[in-house]
Amino acid sequence: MPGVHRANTGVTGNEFIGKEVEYFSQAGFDMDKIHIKRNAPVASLYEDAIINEGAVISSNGALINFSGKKTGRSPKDKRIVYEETSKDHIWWSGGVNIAMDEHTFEINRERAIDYLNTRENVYVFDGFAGWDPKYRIKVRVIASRAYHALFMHNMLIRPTAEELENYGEPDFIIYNAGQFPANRFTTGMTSTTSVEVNFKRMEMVILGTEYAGEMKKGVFSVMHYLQPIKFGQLSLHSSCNQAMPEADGKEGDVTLFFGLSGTGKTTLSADPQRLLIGDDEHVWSDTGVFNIEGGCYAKTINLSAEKEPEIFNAIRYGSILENVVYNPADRVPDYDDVAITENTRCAYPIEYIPNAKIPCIAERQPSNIIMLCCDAFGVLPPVSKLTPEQANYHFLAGYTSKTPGTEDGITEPSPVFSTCYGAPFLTLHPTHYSKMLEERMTKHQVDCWLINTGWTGGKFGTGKRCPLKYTRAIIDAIHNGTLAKAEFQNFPVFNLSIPKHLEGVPDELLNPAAAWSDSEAFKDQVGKLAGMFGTAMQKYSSDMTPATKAAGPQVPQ
Ligand SMILES: Nc1ncnc2c1ncn2[C@@H]1O[C@H](COP(=O)(O)OP(=O)(O)O)[C@@H](O)[C@H]1O
Ligand SMILES: C=C(OP(=O)(O)O)C(=O)O
Ligand SMILES: [Mn+2]
Repeated sequence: MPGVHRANTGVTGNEFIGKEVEYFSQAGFDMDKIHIKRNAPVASLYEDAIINEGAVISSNGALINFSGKKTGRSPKDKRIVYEETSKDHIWWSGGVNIAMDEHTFEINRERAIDYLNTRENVYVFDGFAGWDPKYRIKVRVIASRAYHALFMHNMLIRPTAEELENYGEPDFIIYNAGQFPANRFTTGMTSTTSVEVNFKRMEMVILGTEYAGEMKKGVFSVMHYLQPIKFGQLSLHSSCNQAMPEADGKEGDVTLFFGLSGTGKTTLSADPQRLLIGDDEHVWSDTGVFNIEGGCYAKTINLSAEKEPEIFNAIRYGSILENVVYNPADRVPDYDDVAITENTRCAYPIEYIPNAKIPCIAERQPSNIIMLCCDAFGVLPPVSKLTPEQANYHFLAGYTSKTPGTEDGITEPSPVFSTCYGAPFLTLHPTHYSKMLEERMTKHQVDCWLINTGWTGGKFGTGKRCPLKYTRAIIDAIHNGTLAKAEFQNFPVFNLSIPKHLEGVPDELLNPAAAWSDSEAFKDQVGKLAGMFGTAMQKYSSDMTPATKAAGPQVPQ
């Protein structure tokens, strides 16, 4: 019955949506049967997730949820509808955007709505993507799980009461019926999972995966389309932080950190000395940098209060812990336990980080770009200074490793060339982004650094990543200017400039040639990696200027 007081949650159903009732009826929702809870309070989402979905409250107050079988993204099941408005824009040849026909999308969309109509409660969250009012879009999430609504409550920008009252029609809608599978006999389906975006309808449909990260990365794919095409702005898979305001009140210097999942965007942007703009998705606009999201999505594997205090302390009431094992006796999360997945996560509103700058906008052009990579071979130096041409080359190359668990089927760190450090989310050809990046970097004379947060050679390379404290010391040295003043030497083959000494970082760590005890094995591995770059970059051969090409590693003869 509609509008009936529900004793278990203390909230009524459809009254939440007010004047939107008609909208939902027209969209195919059975308003006599379902309760729509729009932008429901966090407490009520907690209650529903606990009662209906097996969630529990952890000792720190965060809600622990489980995403079921899928605990990472499913890139092989992510498709984009081939239709006249977007077909000439989408990057179809890169193996990232799989085409789907409009009819199949309609079938899956109907399937999602039919499933949602079988539910007692349907959760709607209306929010925004993009902090700059000039470039933001309204995103509506319609989901069968309270967990998914709370996740997007944390990850999107939360509207004020007034903005919600005057919300109107959304620009983009996500139908998340991830609890229900796709039909494998529907033409074009290759599994029971389907994640699909339709740019003509400005809609996304999710079937057969309850991994919440699909939604936030879906919104990112949409921004990666709209920002360059519609607004002429540059969307980037990056985190961003900013120095405290200067004495005269001028905005502090801005740093962008590019990097694929697991390379350290979230960890390294949470810096007690600096203001956090955001941890994952930004737009470099004509006036500065703004965050796309209203929250952060941190990896919690091996999380400790000592090493990552800001993130550790953001895990509290309102945050969502995803697939994290806990001790039933005291409900204390065990961040070292990877029994469910290595891709354990926490989603929290950005204001849970003490130094977050709200609104999440830096009104100053970036001074530094840090390209984070995670080299599984242990040959790339922990830091090198890139020339503008090298910056261009490495942005297109996007060399790093995939982190276990982030994508379905990845079980160990695997080397990858992930264009623009985020190939899975690119909707346009990479050169759209790389050209804009080059223009902006030249115009604003941005310094660029390549940082390897991955494996390091020799005595540091005993199966361990570059210790976090050294990476932090390197980043501090970028921010306080000491690194720029250091004495540099050449790292051959890759032709990189690397510092000889840096306060707080052992010299042998700075130079992998010194770190490796077996110099022949080292040279061999450097050569192999250079060869991999050459092979991977062949497909961009006609997109690179001779100077950019020459900036890549030169394979030893
Ligand atoms: N040197 C390092 N720099 C950054 N992160 C590191 C380093 N060594 C280990 N880590 C771990 O790697 C993970 C980085 O993940 P995260 O910051 O969430 O990456 P991203 O935001 O780019 O996906 C964290 O679990 C962090 O503790
Ligand atoms: C959430 C993801 O990435 P990141 O770790 O960069 O936030 C992802 O790749 O699914
Ligand atoms: Mn992250």
